[in-house]
Amino acid sequence: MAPPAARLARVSRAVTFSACHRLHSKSLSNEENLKLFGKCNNPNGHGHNYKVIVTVRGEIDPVSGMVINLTDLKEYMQEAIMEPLDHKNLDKDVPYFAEVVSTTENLAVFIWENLKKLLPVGTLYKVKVYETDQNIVVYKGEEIMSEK
Ligand SMILES: Nc1nc2c(c(=O)[nH]1)N=C([C@H](O)[C@H](O)COP(=O)(O)OP(=O)(O)OP(=O)(O)O)CN2
Ligand SMILES: [Zn+2]
Repeated sequence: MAPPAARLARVSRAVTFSACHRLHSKSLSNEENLKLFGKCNNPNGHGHNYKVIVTVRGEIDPVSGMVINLTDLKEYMQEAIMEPLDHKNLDKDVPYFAEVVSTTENLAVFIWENLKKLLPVGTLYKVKVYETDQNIVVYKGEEIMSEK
């Protein structure tokens, strides 16, 4: 008899955190920053209640019945998202954003890179960040190769 087919599934978990930031690029003048980012360039910043949904993809283990133990995923997300970001000024408290503009796109990349170090290789599938209910970024680890 043929062995049962391996089944792939995607498992997601959400967290929310609060942080403030200012959109400001060191590559631009103050005038250019104001023109590009508008109110989001306010020198004293502004805050968001971010929501992050992390999705892991893998085989449903026939013994455990799980792709990943959600209790483990909770701990990884605590370490990769909550500890560095919750109740922080992203630009001043998180060294990564000293040189990188704290857009939601870059926040999704930061979270991806942090999680990738903790999860089993190849299982991280998607990081979805809600800056607001209306402003949403998805990052799936994709890179565009430079021609240099
Ligand atoms: N591509 C991106 N554009 C913008 C980002 C971003 O992360 N990536 N971020 C911002 C600001 O951080 C800002 O907080 C969002 O401003 P806005 O769209 O005006 O959202 P508001 O909730 O303040 O306004 P609503 O009109 O209620 O949506 C800007 N751009
Ligand atoms: Zn913002």
